[in-house]
Amino acid sequence: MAHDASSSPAADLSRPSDALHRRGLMFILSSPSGAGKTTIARRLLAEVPDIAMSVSATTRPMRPGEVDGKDYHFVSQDEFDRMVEANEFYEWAHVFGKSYGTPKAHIRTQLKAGQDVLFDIDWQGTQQLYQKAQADVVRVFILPPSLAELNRRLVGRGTDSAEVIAARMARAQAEISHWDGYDYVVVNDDVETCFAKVQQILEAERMRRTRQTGLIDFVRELTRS
Ligand SMILES: Nc1ncnc2c1ncn2[C@@H]1O[C@H](COP(=O)(O)OP(=O)(O)OP(=O)(O)O)[C@@H](O)[C@H]1O
Ligand SMILES: Nc1nc2c(ncn2[C@@H]2O[C@H](COP(=O)(O)O)[C@@H](O)[C@H]2O)c(=O)[nH]1
Repeated sequence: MAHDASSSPAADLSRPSDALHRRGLMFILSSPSGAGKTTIARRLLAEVPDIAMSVSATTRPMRPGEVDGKDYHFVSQDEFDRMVEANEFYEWAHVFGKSYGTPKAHIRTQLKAGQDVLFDIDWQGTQQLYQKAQADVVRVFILPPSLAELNRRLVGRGTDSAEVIAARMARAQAEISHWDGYDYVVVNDDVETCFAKVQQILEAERMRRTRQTGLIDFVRELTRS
């Protein structure tokens, strides 16, 4: 689906925020488990305006500290299968032996209203969203500085059993092999630096000409003699 700059009839050009109205984007963060995408996502949500999290559904158990409906919609496998059958997902995939999916609800409305939507999904989901909405999608892959550090982070997080951590470490290299399917790649050595880089990517992508739907009117008014 291609989106180009188009006129917005209701725009009040004396107000720059109206004139520069833009379409929202789908901002995807992926990484091997434990590299830090949830940490970066939480910072973006806390510090950057006009971005909302896409809350996935999953069949995996809730971790300590997670909140149903905020971190995930925690559902049974039967409920997940029903949602697949009812075509309620934008994309879904099996990850680490569990089911994960992005519910469709509200996303299109948010994008039209100029609200960005943040996705913490794996490479399979990223490919599906890119195939469906290429022009709206920005793909960012987060790399750990090393596999030893990745393991330290998974252990240090203290939310998963040794067995779960071993399974995620065993998948890490396969996950990393998808780095070249992304628009941007950032190494998360230091949280502050990584967050700043991801925020810069988001701000630059917001300025893309094709996303600024009010530009034609704005420039026409600007150059009227
Ligand atoms: N740059 C960093 N330096 C040190 N620790 C970090 C860094 N970034 C994140 N962490 C820590 O590493 C752990 C894993 O981070 P996080 O949960 O954000 O990873 P994730 O990629 O979302 O993992 P998952 O895919 O399993 O949900 C957390 O305890 C987090 O505080
Ligand atoms: N394709 C999708 N992948 C998803 C979705 N929600 C999360 N994920 C990815 O799953 C793994 C594991 O997540 P965790 O919270 O159990 O550690 C991670 O790579 C997430 O990005 C989704 O809706 N679709």
